[in-house]
Amino acid sequence: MFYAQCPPRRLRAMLTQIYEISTIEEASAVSAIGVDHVGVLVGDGRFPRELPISAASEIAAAIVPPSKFSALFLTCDLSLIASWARELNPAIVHLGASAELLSPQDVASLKRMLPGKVVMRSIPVFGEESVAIARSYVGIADFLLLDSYRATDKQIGALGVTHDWGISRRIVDLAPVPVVLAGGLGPDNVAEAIRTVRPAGVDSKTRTDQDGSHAKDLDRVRRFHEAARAAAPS
Ligand SMILES: O=C(O)c1ccccc1NCC(=O)[C@H](O)[C@H](O)COP(=O)(O)O
Repeated sequence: MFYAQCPPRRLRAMLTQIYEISTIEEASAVSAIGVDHVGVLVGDGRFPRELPISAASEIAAAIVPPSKFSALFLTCDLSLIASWARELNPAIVHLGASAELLSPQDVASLKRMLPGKVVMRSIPVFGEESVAIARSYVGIADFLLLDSYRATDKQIGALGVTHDWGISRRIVDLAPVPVVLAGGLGPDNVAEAIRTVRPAGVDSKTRTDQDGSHAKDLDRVRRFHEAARAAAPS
C-alpha cells in the first residue's frame, strides 16, 4: 500500500492515477481495475468537494493493494497538511496549491515534518516559466505531476483541458524523479499523450467522470487504464 522508498525515475509499467474518488464503492471498483494511484481530495471544505478526514479515511480503507492511496491537499497551510497526512497516512501526499502559494522551500519543510513520506507536487504547465518551476523541485519532490493551470487560481488542475505537451516533454527529460502527466486526459487521447511526452504515469479526472457529474464513469476509467498500459514504451 505504501511506497517503501522513493520511486525510481522509470517505472516498470505506465502508472495510472485517477481523481477524484469520492465514495467507498468507487475506491474498490477503481482499484479492482488495477489503477495504481487512487486519488482522494481532502480538506476542510474551503475548496469545492474537499472531503473531511473521516470520509477520506473510510474511502482509503476500501482501496485494495497494490493500488495506493494518494491524498490531494489544495491548501497551502503546512501544519494542516502535516496533521491531516499523519492522521490519514496515505502512500502519497499530493500537493496541489498554486506555485505562488506553496514554494519549494515549503515543500522541503513539509518533507521534514513528514519523514519518509512520498510527496507528489503539481506543476502548473502554462509556458516557459513552468520548466524553471519544475526544476526548482529537483531534490525535493518524489513525483512531479504536470497539470493544466488557469492564472489566478489558488489550485492547480481539474480543468479538463490539455496544455502544451512540448513543455511537459522537456520537463520529463530533465526530471530525476517520475513525472505523471495530467490535464484533459481520457481514454481517447492518453496514448498520443504518452507517445509525445513519455511520462512515467498518466492522470485523469474530468474525462473519466460521468457526463455532467463528478462521479466516476467506471467504463471510462477502465478504458483509460487499458489504453495507458498498452501505450507504455517497451
Ligand atoms: O481531484 C480534484 O477534484 C481536483 C480538484 C482541484 C484541483 C486538482 C484536482 N485533482 C488533481 C489532479 O491531479 C487531477 O486529476 C488533475 O488536475 C487532472 O484534471 P483533469 O484535467 O480534469 O483530468
